[in-house]
Amino acid sequence: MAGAEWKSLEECLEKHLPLPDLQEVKRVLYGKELRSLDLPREAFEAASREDFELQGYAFEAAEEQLRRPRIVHVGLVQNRIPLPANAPVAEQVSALHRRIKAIVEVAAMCGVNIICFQEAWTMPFAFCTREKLPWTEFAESAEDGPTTRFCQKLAKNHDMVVVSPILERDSEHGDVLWNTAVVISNSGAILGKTRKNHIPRVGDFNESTYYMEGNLGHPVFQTQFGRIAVNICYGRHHPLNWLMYSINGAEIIFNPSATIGALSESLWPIEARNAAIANHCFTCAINRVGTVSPEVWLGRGDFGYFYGSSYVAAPDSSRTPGLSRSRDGLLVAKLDLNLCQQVNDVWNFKMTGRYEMYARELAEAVKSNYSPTIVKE
Ligand SMILES: NC(=O)NCCC(=O)O
Repeated sequence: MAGAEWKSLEECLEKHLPLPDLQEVKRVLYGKELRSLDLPREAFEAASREDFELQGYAFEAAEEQLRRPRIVHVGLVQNRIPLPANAPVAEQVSALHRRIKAIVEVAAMCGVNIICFQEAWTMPFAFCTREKLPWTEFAESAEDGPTTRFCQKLAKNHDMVVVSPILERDSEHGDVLWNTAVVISNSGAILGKTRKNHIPRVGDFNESTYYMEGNLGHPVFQTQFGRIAVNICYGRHHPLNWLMYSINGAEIIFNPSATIGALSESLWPIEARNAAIANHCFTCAINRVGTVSPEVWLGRGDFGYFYGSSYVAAPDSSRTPGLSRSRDGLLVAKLDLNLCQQVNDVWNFKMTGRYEMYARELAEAVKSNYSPTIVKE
């Protein structure tokens, strides 16, 4: 399984395919071609100084007579952990805060309105270990922990909505841990939080050792720039999880993740893209980069490689190329949210979906005495 040396699917296709083939392959794998965004030169200079990749794309919608375009710029951040995982906890968190601050400053230069970081962004990925200390020490209050306070400052300074996925410790309710995304308004106020609904039970992703299945349902946050939701990592394998955010009105669903090549790289380009198509919304898939630190994994063999490749997908099946598999990066996408309704009016999945029938059948199917409807000869 490729590690950092294999840079990206896009680079490989461009290197090896003759132009006419490349165009057809891209049409199928990426949908309608997107325009590159004209991002400021200073932003590229700063990204190069800070050693992270910067890419930008624009999704366009048709002009309408009665509605103005509803333009929003989203930013997706993927990164490695800057310090070894055996550095003191507070130093690791501070180093991550510094790294993210530098990336957010570039996002601000690019006019980003809503930014989302990767799953559990303030810590090394340690949920594979089952060991508690020091990993549970990275858990913080969603309401007034140091990371939420840090993000509130970023949000206010840059007039930017910040989606901050953290390991949450809920001290008011028995010190329970959750995998949570805090949503901070561009005013700096906390809009609310949402919790990871589905916990992996696959390979070494032993995450149920650490936190509980989310109990907050499928909240959607009305921001100044549009209605957003956060479907954290493993939730992307569950079509009904995406559906519920969409039913609650989400126009953009972020999917902050931590996943590795052998397990999911062939699923990655499909799942968030399919969710955007099926739900007439934009989806933003974010994955961290790098290996699980040796200090975390303690010689237990090859855990796998976090392959980055963050991307944005649109309801009309178009999508951006992925960020690199190996570098920190910021992906900026300009969305016209009018596209959601325009595609809805063409394909009508919300109209043709038989939700009442599914609800009735699902209500039966979850009963312990349910017997599946199988018609036999
Ligand atoms: N963090 C997490 O839920 N990872 C599980 C692996 C996957 O969903 O690809």
